[in-house]
Amino acid sequence: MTLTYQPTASHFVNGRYVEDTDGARIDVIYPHTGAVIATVHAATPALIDEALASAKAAQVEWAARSGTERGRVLRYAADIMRQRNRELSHLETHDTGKPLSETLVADAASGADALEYFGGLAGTLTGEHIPLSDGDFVYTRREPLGVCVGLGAWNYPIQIASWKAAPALACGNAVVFKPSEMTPLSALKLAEILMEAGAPAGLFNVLQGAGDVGAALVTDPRVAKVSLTGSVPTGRKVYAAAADGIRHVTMELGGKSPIVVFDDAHLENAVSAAINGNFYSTGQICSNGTRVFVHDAIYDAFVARVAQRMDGAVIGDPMDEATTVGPMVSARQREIVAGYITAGREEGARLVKGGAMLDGDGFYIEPALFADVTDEMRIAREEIFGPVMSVLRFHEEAEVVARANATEFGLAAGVFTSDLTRAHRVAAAFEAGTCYINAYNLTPVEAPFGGVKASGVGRENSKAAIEHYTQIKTVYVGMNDTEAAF
Ligand SMILES: NC(=O)c1ccc[n+]([C@@H]2O[C@H](COP(=O)([O-])OP(=O)(O)OC[C@H]3O[C@@H](n4cnc5c(N)ncnc54)[C@H](O)[C@@H]3O)[C@@H](O)[C@H]2O)c1
Repeated sequence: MTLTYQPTASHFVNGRYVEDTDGARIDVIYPHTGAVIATVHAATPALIDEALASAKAAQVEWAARSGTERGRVLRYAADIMRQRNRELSHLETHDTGKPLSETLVADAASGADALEYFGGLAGTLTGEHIPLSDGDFVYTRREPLGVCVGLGAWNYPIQIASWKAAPALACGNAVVFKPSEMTPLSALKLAEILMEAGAPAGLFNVLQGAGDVGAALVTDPRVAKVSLTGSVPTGRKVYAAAADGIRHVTMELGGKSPIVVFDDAHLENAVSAAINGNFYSTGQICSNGTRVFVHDAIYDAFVARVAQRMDGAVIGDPMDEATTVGPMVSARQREIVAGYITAGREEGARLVKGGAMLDGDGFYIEPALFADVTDEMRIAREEIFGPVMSVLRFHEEAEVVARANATEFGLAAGVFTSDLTRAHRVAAAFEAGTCYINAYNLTPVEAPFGGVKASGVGRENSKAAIEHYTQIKTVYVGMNDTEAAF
């Protein structure tokens, strides 16, 4: 593989590509081959300073434009992104290893949805008028926060960058985005696209680097808000660092979500949802339903059907559009997953199918199906972030709801049943930010997305995101003489 995916430079600051090779070298590895396909460098303190300064300046000009004008830029960026979807999908597949059959529909396409949706909302953002006694009144101004820092995970690089940039920019903020050091490439393309669409230089900057660069951004006094997509341990650190400066935060963190399948469920739909919710993106999805609770009466049939359907998985070259399961993002992530598969077997779960590492240079591992999993096993308690489905047995509703909720996480939860009232009762009882009835893992931009408990704070997407990228200013208008006691 030649350096086809080598970007013009490592960073995008103040409207242009910039390089500083003094920063630590980061090799970009194609998970299919293990080959280095690009090299970038971590941002130096001087570049961090330049990015924040340029964002601060651009934000003032940007916020002075009307919402409709801002929205026009975002909607144009959405169009450009859609036009370049194939090229961006190739890049994302090389950066992450995810099959092209997925990246063509779920990555830049979802980013374009966010730009279009928030572009449309931008002109509708308003304050309110509150009448008071004797003609006094209050009006509120919905104002941007200022400079927002985005920190990305490696599983959906351009989607995460877009889900943060679109609402932030629609509301009149500027952004400095740091992608995961594992997947640095596609955020640079978003920056290019936004500039081409008419965003001012400095409005959206991309800096490369690992946690130390992220930490430097989070603690800078020029930063008003931090939005992280990442693991719970990182979330704890970033939340604490942001708290020191009383900064706004959105935390999109990890999960260990349940899918509950009752005996009256449409079995084939539930099996499909469990397959999608465990093996899509080679299992590297935060909201995956990795604890599949299946009612006693259909347990064996469910496990047998999942195993049978797994024979249809096409594992291999992610650039082949027939492929449905690609490699893991890195050798390290595959080791972590293999370690959990060993732990599952040692703790007494039954490995029904898969779980073997595949020979060759790529980071391949077969999707794994475990049955007879019990609640205390590590594979049922910890986020694996890989293609490992655990199927647990249950007998009745109250018991399964309690077990589904017995976790520190609370990102998503799903229920499959044909009993209408039970479906809504269980959804109401789930301790999770996003619940599904007879569906799973769909994240349209129109719907709020985010977690409760350790899975996070705040919401992305939908009108709810506006609350997290604006603040309300109250203006009291006195229409009468001012009285004083003396
Ligand atoms: N809830 C969601 O929307 C969502 C979506 C995707 C992934 N995730 C979660 O992300 C995790 C996988 O991604 P990951 O391994 O890249 O996560 P991670 O927590 O290791 O890293 C996330 C980002 O934080 C940065 N970072 C690390 N330490 C930092 C620090 N001290 N200060 C500032 N920044 C720091 C990293 O460089 C990276 O850009 C999983 O737990 C997954 O569930 C959540």
